[in-house]
Amino acid sequence: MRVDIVTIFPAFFDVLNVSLIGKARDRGILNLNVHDLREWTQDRHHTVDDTPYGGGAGMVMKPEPWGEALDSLLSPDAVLLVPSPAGERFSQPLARELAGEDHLVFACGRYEGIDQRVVDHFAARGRVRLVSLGDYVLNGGEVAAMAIIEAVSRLIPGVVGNPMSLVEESHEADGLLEYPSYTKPAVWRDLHVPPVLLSGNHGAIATWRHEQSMQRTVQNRPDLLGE
Ligand SMILES: Nc1cc(-c2ccc3ccn(Cc4ccccc4)c3c2)n[nH]1
Repeated sequence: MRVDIVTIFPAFFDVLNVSLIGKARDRGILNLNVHDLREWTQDRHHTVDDTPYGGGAGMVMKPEPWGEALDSLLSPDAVLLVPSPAGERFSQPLARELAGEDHLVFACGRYEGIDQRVVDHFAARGRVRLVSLGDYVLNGGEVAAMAIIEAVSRLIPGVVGNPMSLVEESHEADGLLEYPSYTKPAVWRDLHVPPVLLSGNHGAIATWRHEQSMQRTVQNRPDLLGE
């Protein structure tokens, strides 16, 4: 998979050189490229924003630099992802859908967002998805892009060592939250690991884990049960 990220804060994505994503890049599984939007400005001040038509607080990102940048980066089969508070809610199903794509391009806005004509122009020529990370307000699209990249890339074969670890996760197999996990020592600060986990009885362990998942889901995310 090729991933292109356009941002006015390219250094923000330096973290993608470490951990599993860094290794996937080194192994050529992930072709990830970060671009500074200001490369596509024409003025000496590298201007990317201006005042909003219709008035209002803040600044809006100018369409011209975005048009030039996306013209040069988008391929016919690319999906343009635009993090936005007004977007569709990002989810594990959407992560799985995007993991099947060959080319993702992220347009990370700042200020009050990107001139709407940029989305309109490219939506008329290809696939564009406005994506929200959740019902809270960020200062720009970079954090959302990072979360989406991590959620998507870990679903790509070869990125995560043990594919089985992807199956039992929250929001995956049965739509329930993940059960609690424990490791050595068996006793820590007088707290014991649930005995069933030490029993070697795999049927009882599976039952206990499902019950824990159900309890957690009822307690923390009843919406996942349609309640
Ligand atoms: N889930 C989610 C996504 C965002 C997001 C994404 C991209 C941008 C670009 C500029 N801003 C700042 C902004 C705040 C409020 C209203 C308009 C713009 C962004 C916020 N916030 N929350």
